Parts: sequence; C-alpha cells; structure tokens
Amino acid sequence: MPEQPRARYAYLGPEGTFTEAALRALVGDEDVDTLPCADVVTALEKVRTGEADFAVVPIENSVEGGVNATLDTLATGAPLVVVGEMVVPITFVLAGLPGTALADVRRVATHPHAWAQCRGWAARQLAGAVHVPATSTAAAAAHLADAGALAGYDAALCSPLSAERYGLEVLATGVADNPRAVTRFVLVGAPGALPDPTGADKTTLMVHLPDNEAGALLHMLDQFAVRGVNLSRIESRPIGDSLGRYSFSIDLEGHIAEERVQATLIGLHRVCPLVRFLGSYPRVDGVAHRQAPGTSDADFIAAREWVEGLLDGGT
Ligand SMILES: O=C(O)C(=O)C[C@]1(C(=O)O)C=C[C@@H](O)C=C1
Repeated sequence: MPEQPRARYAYLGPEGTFTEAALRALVGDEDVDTLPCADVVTALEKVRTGEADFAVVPIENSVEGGVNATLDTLATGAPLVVVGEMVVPITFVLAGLPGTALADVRRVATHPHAWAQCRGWAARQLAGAVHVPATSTAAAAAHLADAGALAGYDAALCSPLSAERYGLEVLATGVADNPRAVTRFVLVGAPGALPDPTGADKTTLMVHLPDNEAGALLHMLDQFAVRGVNLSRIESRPIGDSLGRYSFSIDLEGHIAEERVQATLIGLHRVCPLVRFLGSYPRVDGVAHRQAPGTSDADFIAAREWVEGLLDGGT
C-alpha cells in the first residue's frame, strides 16, 4: 500500500499559541505536518493556495467576542468551509526575562484579544503600563526571549506553556479578568465532501441583507424561527464599501443534511442578496439540538409528499 501523505495544518503561530493547543486537541495522535503562520489571514490563505490541507484559527472568545480577521477572511475571497471546532480554556501569565521585577514592567506585549482579557488586572497591578500589540501571545514571548532588552517591551502576556518554551520567567499568574474565559477555534478546509451529520452539529453562514428595506433583518431571522432552527452565534461585520452596510456571520444548530436546515437555506436564498455556506460540522460539546414540533426530517418529507400528491390530483 502506498503511504498516505501526512495532512498539512496551517495555524496562527509560532509554537506555543493557544491556536496550537487547539490544533493538538483536534488532531489527537494523528501524525501531521504543522505550518505556523504569522497571522490568521496567512493561515487561511495557505488552504486556498493548496499549501495546507487545513487551517486552525480562532473565531470567538467568551470575553472579547468575534475574531474579525477570521470572520472577514471566511466571508470573502475563494470559498473555504469549517469542518470542525475546538474550545480551549484560556489561562495567561505575565512573563519576562529572568530577573525582571514586576514593579519595573512598563510595556507589555501580547495579542490584542489577550490584552482585552487582562486589561483590568493590568490597570490594577501595572498602573500606567502600555500595551504593545503582537501577532500572537507566543510571538510576544518568543520575540522577548530572542531580542532581550532590545525587544521594545518588558514582559509578555502569554500561556504558561509559551513562558516555559521560550525560557521566560513567570512574573505573575492569575492575570486574566475572567478565570473561566474560553476561545473557540475552527478547523477550516477547502470545499468538498462535508463531515457526516452526527445529530449534534453546527452550520456556519454569512448573509447580506437587501439595502434600505424595512424589516429586512426580521425577514432574515424569520427564516430560522419558522423552521425551529436555533442560532448559537450571530454578529454583524461592516461590508466595507460604504457606511451602514453589514454582513451577518451566523452559526446555527443543525447540519445541511437536515431538511429544516435545507428549508432555511432555501428561504434565505430567496430573501437575502448573498448567502455564503461556510460548512456543517460536529459540535465540540456534542450537545444535540432540541427539535421543535413539526420540524423533524419526517415532518418535512410528509409535508412535501402531501403537496406532491395534490399536484397528482389528490386531496
Ligand atoms: O495568540 C494566541 O496565542 C492565539 O492563539 C490567538 C488568540 C486570539 O486570537 O484570540 C487566541 C486565544 C486567546 O484568546 C488570545 C489570543
């Protein structure tokens, strides 16, 4: 048997990011090639160019909300689909070069989402310290370890694993404002065969609304409501070409293989000028969606057969 080539996974690097932790949790024991990238857009682009089979990128944080770079890159450009998800608990430490005193920390580098999760602690414990944006928490740690006093900052907010991996000293623990924060990551691939339905799935969509139409948002939401389709996330992003135009990034509970989800997509296609299907995939928590009365596959099939019967002259 010819040996199967190893799957290539691009991710927001360098080594030690929370995204890498999500990737490891997603692939388990599988032997894969990993391609650390400096940002989310580059990681996703590697799937579009075929340099990677998959990308793992953050999509939402329980404290700071959506990751705009991910939402916007999935919403435009060559199609990509989400094929899996992973939720990672987020724990930060403040790390510095060995010998750094907490009282001397004036400039703190980290990813903007990480700073947003620790800014209350920083205001209390490092009064007057400024945030130096980094492309990731691990990049902040790696550059401090590499450049030392020339890094341009005194400490990094990163994972305990990154502090250890880059030989930094932990100056403070318990620095997150919300100790229960989690980030959700998605596994993204090229369009093709969809993951099989499991009964506990999500579908991700991006939709535009018609311009200047009273009730357009309500009509769009109605498509889900009347078919008993629950949403687990909805957020708006500016489309970018003029003020007041927004796209909606949506996760719904269910798989495109299900009748009620197909009926919802058909409805959205009728009332929205643009609907982009971004994948159906198993929920990481395995929680099956509740089924409203009259919305099972059997209910949809029976209703369709009844109408077909009417066309054949039945009653
Ligand atoms: O910088 C990292 O370690 C990342 O994986 C990125 C990221 C994010 O984009 O939100 C992931 C999780 C944390 O919430 C902070 C940063």
